[in-house]
Amino acid sequence: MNPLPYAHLARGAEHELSLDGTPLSRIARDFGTPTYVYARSAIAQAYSDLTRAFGDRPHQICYAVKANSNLAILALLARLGAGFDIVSGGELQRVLAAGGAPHKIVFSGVGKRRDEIAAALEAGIGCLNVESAAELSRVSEIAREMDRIAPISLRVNPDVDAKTHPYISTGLKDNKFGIPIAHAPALYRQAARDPHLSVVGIDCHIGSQLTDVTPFSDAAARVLALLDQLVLEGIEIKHLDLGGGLGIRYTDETPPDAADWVRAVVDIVDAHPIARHLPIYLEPGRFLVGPAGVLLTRVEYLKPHPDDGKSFAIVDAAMNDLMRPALYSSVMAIEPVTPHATLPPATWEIVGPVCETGDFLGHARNLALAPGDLLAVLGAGAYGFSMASNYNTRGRPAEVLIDAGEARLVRARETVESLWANEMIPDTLR
Ligand SMILES: Cc1ncc(COP(=O)(O)O)c(C=O)c1O
Ligand SMILES: N[C@@H](CCCC[NH3+])C(=O)O
Repeated sequence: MNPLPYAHLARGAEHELSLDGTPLSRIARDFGTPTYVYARSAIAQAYSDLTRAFGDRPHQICYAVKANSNLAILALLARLGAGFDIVSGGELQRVLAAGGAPHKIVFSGVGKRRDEIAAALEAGIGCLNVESAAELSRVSEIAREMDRIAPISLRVNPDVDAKTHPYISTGLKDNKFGIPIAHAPALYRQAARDPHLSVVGIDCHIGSQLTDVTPFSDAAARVLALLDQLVLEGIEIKHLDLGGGLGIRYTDETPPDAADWVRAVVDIVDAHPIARHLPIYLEPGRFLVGPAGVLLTRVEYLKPHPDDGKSFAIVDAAMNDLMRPALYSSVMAIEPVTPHATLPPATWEIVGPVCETGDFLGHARNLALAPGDLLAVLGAGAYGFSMASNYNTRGRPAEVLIDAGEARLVRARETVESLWANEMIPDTLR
């Protein structure tokens, strides 16, 4: 059996897989499958690892809501003291509904609508991370109309290669994100003169699932060079937001730990005479919630190839429930929940019921499988449910939080009726 990558996963009697002490077979029995299961303790641990690594150094962790926006997860992080990085008016409403503090919210994203900017200002959020000259003008206009002063950072694009999958790299000059760093001083000057804008920070985010600190510190160094220019011009900066992207282990990656990530930026920032007095903001998503979750699924059919082709294990979760493998060719570990003592392993394609050849959760997995078996896809706490869709009119999975040994339903499985609740058949078709 493979070693388990996370401490909150363990095998008990007869090697049965449990999450934070709760057997996953019990979750399947009580809540059905497919179901996302998260360990509260693992999220709290990851959060405290990061904050402890900062020690007394002023900092703010702004959890990237897109990674997992379940209200229970947001409420947990809010209680722990986290701020939030949001990218839509919908995420703003979620954070507020979960009890998040508005002044600890930063709002990123290249396409903020007018109503979203107005709602953010109305709520009193901490900072808008502005991603273009056009957005800066729009924010100023809305603040003027509302008779407010909008707190802003410019999200700069430092042109650093995050060395991750091209679809989740955001800090290269050809990516749509941020303002080319060389153009930032002119826009900062414009913002500093604008009575409806208050410059509060510099922001950057170079990509997701980084597994090396070097691009992270390179980006920090470029942000500090910009800070130097702004200081010379008398523009005051109150925080440095260095984004998220802290990678996790899915199979055999060896990502830095919390202390390494924090050291990589603190060492650079604290060597700077002005920056060392500024709070550092980070926007981790995956790091806080990814390892905490599994997607629990059941084998419906086995379809061994009669000749020498591929053999398929068809499970009840599909690309609509977990799209990372299909979208990024991500390799995520898949573990049997109740392993067989004697059945010999074989090589299986782990696929879902959706009508797409790209519908797979894992290729060529060596597993001993029988119909009805439960499997757990590991590291599924981030960008799992939050990216799920209803393709093939499939209700999205239930979500369960393991909290002090109790399994609590935090999102009910979607019913089919709820999927067409907003649809109507016009009279002409009745
Ligand atoms: C602006 C911004 N901040 C933070 C994040 C969080 O990224 P991650 O989950 O990789 O930490 C993202 C997504 O990559 C993002 O776009
Ligand atoms: N959705 C991506 C991460 C992208 C983050 C968006 N900024 C993933 O699953 O890896």
